[in-house]
Amino acid sequence: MDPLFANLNTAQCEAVRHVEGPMLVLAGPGSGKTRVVTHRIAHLLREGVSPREILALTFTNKASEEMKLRVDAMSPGSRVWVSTFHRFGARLLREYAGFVGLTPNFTIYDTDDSRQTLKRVIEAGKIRTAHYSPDRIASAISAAKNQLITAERYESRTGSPLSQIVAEVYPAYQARLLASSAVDFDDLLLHVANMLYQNNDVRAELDERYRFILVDEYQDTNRAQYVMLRAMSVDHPNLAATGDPDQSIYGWRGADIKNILQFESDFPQVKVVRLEQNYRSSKAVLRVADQLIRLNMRRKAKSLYTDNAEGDPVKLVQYGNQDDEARGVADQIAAGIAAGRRPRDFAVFYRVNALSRVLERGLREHGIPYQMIRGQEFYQRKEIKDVLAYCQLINNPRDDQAALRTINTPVRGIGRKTIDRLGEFAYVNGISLLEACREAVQVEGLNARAIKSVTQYAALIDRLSLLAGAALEEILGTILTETKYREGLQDSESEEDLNRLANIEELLTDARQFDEAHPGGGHLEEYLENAWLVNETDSWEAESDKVTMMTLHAAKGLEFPVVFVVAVEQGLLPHERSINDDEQLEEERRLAFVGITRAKEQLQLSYAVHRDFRGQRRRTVPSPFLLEMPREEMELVSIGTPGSWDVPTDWEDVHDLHDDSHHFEVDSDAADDSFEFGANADRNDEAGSSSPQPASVKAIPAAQITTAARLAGAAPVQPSGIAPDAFIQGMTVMHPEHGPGKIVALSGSGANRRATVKFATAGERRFILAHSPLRPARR
Ligand SMILES: Nc1ncnc2c1ncn2[C@@H]1O[C@H](COP(=O)(O)OP(=O)(O)OP(=O)(O)O)[C@@H](O)[C@H]1O
Ligand SMILES: [Mg+2]
Repeated sequence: MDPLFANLNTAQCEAVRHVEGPMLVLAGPGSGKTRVVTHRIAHLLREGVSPREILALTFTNKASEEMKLRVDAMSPGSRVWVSTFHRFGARLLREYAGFVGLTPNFTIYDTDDSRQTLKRVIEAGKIRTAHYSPDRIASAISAAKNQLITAERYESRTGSPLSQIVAEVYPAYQARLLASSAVDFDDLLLHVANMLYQNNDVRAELDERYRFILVDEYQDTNRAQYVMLRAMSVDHPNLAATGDPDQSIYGWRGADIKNILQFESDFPQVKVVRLEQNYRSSKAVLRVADQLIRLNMRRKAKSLYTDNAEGDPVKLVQYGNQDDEARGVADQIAAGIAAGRRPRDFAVFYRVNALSRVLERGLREHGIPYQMIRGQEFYQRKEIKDVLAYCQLINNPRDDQAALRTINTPVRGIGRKTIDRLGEFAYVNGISLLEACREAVQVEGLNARAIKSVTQYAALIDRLSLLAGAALEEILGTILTETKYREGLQDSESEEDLNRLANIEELLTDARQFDEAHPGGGHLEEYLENAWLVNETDSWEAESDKVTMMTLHAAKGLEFPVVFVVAVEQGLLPHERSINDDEQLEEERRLAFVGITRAKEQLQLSYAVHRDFRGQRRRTVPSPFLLEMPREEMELVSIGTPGSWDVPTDWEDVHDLHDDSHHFEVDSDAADDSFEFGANADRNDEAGSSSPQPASVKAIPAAQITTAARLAGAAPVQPSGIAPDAFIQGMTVMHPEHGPGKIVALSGSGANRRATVKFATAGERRFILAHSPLRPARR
């Protein structure tokens, strides 16, 4: 039999054989959608389509690499272009930069750089932002961009103070980005979509170039992506989308589920293929998933069956607290390995990254190898950003953000005032900050010393720029020595600086590997682009024999024989911010559905009755989603709690719980790490005491859980027991969740002694020391 079709069922074959015209493959999880995409590419090639005419788009680097490997295995050396939307956007923009007012060497700002730019714009324009934080304003701009509303077209709405601020900030921000020849992530799509929309010649050219476009996970496209795809599918409407509306989980990032639901009306001549056989999961897993997702109103019902075995019942476990949960999960993984499974057969999913720490400990105690998939932390580190900012400036001398970052790092005596004057001079004369530095003598109000330092800085950058075409390792090495960055760290005795040095060495290793893969030099921009466009899942190694730990969002598209979903609790899954919004609640349900449907053979869902989280102990409320599952066919277990199974039994109770649930501090534009329990002692008054936790959950009728939760939630958490007066200003302290921080302010004494601590990631927080888990960091 033809190997291309040997491992496909009839419906899959039909989709793979399709050549001309639009196609929508609408199917549930594990039904082979991704397999259809790769096989169809191989088929198109075999039908004589040129690899250059094929464009396959996905959402993560990992997914596109995986797809590339598969295609390559079937059609060796074909070099089909498989990319993420953002990489594709970047590539088109470099080609057509002039159309949108950029230079081809533009910089891509990460969230941090764009935020800094936004703050500068607000400051420079003296724009009054009322109580709206830069993050809030940035989210609003991002939402507008995802809706394809440009700065020129943005209109404030009466009655919306935020929109009025945005109407002022957005154009200024956009102008600043363009002046620096820089884009933010959203721009990568917005600029391209706009260009295609406004320029029919370019549109027709690209439509012709990419005659066959395939998109996996189409349910997660936003408006800009939709417009890009539509524009390139007019003359050659060979757009093939595969997706599952039930797995749309990026609404918070602007994904529009309508794109997939309306595909058929967009392309009336579309061929629709439904895949109904699931090859991934056991019958037991699939039934639980199906029962849950049925409760979403905004969906198209689909049928999905499997010929796989019935399998073990899905486990629903109640643990006493998060340590029991972590231990329980680790014990089961250890037992599984002892019984012959491999560590890589297991995955543990959670809603937010902050939940992973305790789980990690559990696995470590058993000596089980694991890989924890966390964001783009490496490239976010200060030292890495510092060094790469020099590279950015070499690549794009107009990049003011990079100039600001490097001008006095390492310290060369250029103060804030000098920088402000340079900035103003640059602004007035319409030149870059670097250019202003070159012209320092002409800048008013700079003294001789400042002029000298600034001129030397400009000369340094000019010298470094001569290296632009060299190999990466040489560029980085020269930056480190010429700027004395490395020297500064080597001379320091602090632990932190030694760490930084180690990270810099890692960067050099990274650069060396890049050079090996890209011989001959001249690839600086490509290297930077890789760093700018990293994804959360980039570091995930599918082949290595380790347990995988990741967020539910990161788990999309993957599969594992054994899956644990932990902390299935109200406020976490569903996330607190979704609770009063039906649409968002449905998205959370889809997220749970995505997690469940990753499991092939065994699945455990769990929650802890008490959870210490970010320094607070809370009595939790089980997720309403647990209620919605067919619990009569699941295995219910209670571990570490004197009471027995305690999930409330009907919706009424859950609604009670909703109304009264905890209030969390939520950062609305981050999906994963945004979860935060509220300010310290705000519930003490209600509780009236720090009464002990109820010993048995069973004793509390479901409807009263909220009251109990409040009581329990009010109990102060594990204070470190360090005498409050032992803390001093400037001291580095450790917080169990926020990590190291510095005491920036102190007041009061004894039981009233309060400290303001500045954390690297969590920002500034206030603590009553007598109740806080803070301890002095070991030097
Ligand atoms: N016809 C088939 N015969 C045997 N196995 C198959 C077949 N089709 C797909 N599979 C296997 O089923 C699993 C799920 O396939 P795939 O990942 O393509 O599904 P999907 O629909 O993309 O899932 P998701 O919605 O989770 O992304 C994979 O292990 C795949 O190799
Ligand atoms: Mg898939």
